[in-house]
Amino acid sequence: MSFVRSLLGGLPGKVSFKAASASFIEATPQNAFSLLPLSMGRRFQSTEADPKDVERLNRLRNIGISAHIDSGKTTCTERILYYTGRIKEIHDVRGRDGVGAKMDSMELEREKGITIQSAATYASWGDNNINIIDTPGHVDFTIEVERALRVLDGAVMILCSVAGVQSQTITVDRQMRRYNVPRLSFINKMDRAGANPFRIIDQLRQKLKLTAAAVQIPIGNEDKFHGVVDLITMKAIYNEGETGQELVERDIPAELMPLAAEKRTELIEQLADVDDEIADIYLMEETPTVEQMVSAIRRATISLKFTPVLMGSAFKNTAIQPLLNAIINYLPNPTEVVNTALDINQGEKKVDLSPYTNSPFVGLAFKLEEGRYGQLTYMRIYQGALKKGSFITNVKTGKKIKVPRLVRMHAADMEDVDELGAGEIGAMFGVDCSSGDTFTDGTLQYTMTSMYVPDPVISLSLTPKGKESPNFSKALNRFQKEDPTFRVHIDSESKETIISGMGELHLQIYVERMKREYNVECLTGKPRVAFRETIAQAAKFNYTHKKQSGGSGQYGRVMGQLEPMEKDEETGKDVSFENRVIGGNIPSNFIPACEKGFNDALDKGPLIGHPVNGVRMVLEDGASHAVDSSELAFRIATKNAFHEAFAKAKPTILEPIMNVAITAPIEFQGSVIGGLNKRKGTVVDTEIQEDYFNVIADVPLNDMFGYSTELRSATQGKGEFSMEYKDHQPVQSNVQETLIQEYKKEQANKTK
Ligand SMILES: Nc1nc2c(ncn2[C@@H]2O[C@H](COP(=O)(O)OP(=O)(O)OP(=O)(O)O)[C@@H](O)[C@H]2O)c(=O)[nH]1
Repeated sequence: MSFVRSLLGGLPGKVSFKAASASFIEATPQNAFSLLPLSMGRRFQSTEADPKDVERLNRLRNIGISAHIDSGKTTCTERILYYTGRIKEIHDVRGRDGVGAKMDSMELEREKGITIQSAATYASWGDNNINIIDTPGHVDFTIEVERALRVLDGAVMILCSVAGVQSQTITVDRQMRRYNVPRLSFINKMDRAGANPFRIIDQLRQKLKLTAAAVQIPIGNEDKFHGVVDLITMKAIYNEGETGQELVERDIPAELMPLAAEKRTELIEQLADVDDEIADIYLMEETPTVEQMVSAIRRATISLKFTPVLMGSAFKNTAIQPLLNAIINYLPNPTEVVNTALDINQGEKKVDLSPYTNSPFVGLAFKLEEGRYGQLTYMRIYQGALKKGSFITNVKTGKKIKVPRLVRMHAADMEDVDELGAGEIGAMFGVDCSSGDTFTDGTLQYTMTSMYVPDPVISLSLTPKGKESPNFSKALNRFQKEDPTFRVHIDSESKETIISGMGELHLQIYVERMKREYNVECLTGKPRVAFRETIAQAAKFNYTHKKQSGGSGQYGRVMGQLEPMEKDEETGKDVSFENRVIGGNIPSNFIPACEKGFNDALDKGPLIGHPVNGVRMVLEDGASHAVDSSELAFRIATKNAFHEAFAKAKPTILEPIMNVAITAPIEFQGSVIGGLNKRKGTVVDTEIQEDYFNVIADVPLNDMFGYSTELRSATQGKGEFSMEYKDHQPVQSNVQETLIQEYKKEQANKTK
């Protein structure tokens, strides 16, 4: 059965093709897809794989949808769910009907109209199954995007037809590269005034250095946007019916023919650059067939050399079904992606995982969530099958557990299943673990390589209002397990609970969740920037801790060097303690105490009490006393030696620098740039688009407080900005002095 015919047979009630579209069935990319050999591009050829399993995997896609905030990810996902029949009605984000989009199931998400947690869902399109993860666009929730990309095989990168490549698009691009995720680009909001897909494609090429080309062109623009021309089949596709459920194919309007021909040639040229078969055809001055083009786009997309660009308007229900076809046609199935694990039994050797169900089970718990019915653990099954009632082993803890209940997620709803095969994404109930844990059937000691976790940039103190409640620490434990970018520690002096994370909104959401989900209202301190302390040069230490106050005394002497240390890219570590003492001048049983002293010193830097990074402490020599030396004496000696050397090693305060992207009407450019200068910003890039301008600048986070209010008043409320963490850099010397003085004053007040 041809793919399209099976697609038509399997379509849910709401979506239908008009009779007039018979020719559509004969000449579409999907049809061409059905002509492709099923094994095309498959990386694993397993003679033992069950043909039924291979067939199922060929028809499975695990995709993520990511983009800059407000580009329309949730709205697109909502339309996908509607057209695939998973939901019966469309509810818009912040919709007037008060229901809210299906994917934004958290009460807070509906209120704020943003996506906080990524939701998993699956949908069927024809004979194909698609697992979709909707991810948040706000930079504060970056970890959610990282997690989704880690476990997905392909992605749709959504861009706004007016704003184009924005700061968060750049972050998402980086993440997709980090995890080698093939992607489609979808230019949404084609109904907006100023929409220009070709300008956005230029930005993809210039700013993201992608080989990108349109596989469609728009029919009409802005409020006259009615459909798209498919440049592969050279047919015009329109959405008709109240909710765009009817897809109608017609000839290309005559006035669009020249543009369609030009853009088709551009597509072939771009493909020829990255695909040998198309290059040969192009050099012979022949025209590739529909099948050749679809195969080439698929090959080039999966091998990360190309991104096909589609366009539409989710809000106006236009051109979403062609996006679904493209997901099937161009994004890889689980057998076309190589996933690796580390085999602990072979000294953490990298091993390729088999993507089939008849291999031993390996799965990754990539997300935890406290649901209505208890803890929910999201799992990507990399090989083998996960069965209800079966036993699986947590490789990290060695704990064997029984899978009590297994579900497939559909936003907040779920469907019970008995088994999930290789390549699937689902969730288990009642399994205690941390996010990022690997599970196997017990016969394998595999662990999946870990996820990139960015450092926190902001912190605040948190105190429960009223009576002490065990829920306070319960909630904090829960949030930390769910989210590795959310950290909690107790200030060793003030004994206050300090939470830190990726931004004010990130922390605010947890404070709010504490109240709503755990019934604990909290007072919060002023948000503080997560400064760090480090050194710029090496310095020696030679410190003796000696106390003689009746009874047994304390004696410990340590000598060595404190030196700057670069971050180790593999381990992410940028602090270390090295013992090079020979000859037993410090007895070896006291060395661990010295290391403890070093760690004590790292917690609270000598300058302003922030953590110390980028230092290596090398212990070279020392002395001990037969009676008076103790672990405590060496611990104190090392901590004090650290302070002594730190003061001589050009101590420096580092602050988080944010990459800030601002868009506003052109008449406000002067005042916006002036404002950035006042906040010690460095402008990196500016761009003018008709009556709007974009500016990208690096600004210290410490100078960004209150910026949204300032921007609003400087642009009569018409300016928008977003920011993401770039790195930590040394503060200016006068700022360093001020921060040190403020800290000293604070400390003096505390002791009064
Ligand atoms: N004009 C127009 N507006 C759209 C379109 N798609 C989405 N929107 C609107 O854009 C806003 C943001 O849409 P969302 O779907 O919430 O975007 P998102 O990317 O999921 O947002 P976050 O999750 O907060 O990052 C909403 O007001 C939508 O109604 C579109 O195609 N055209």
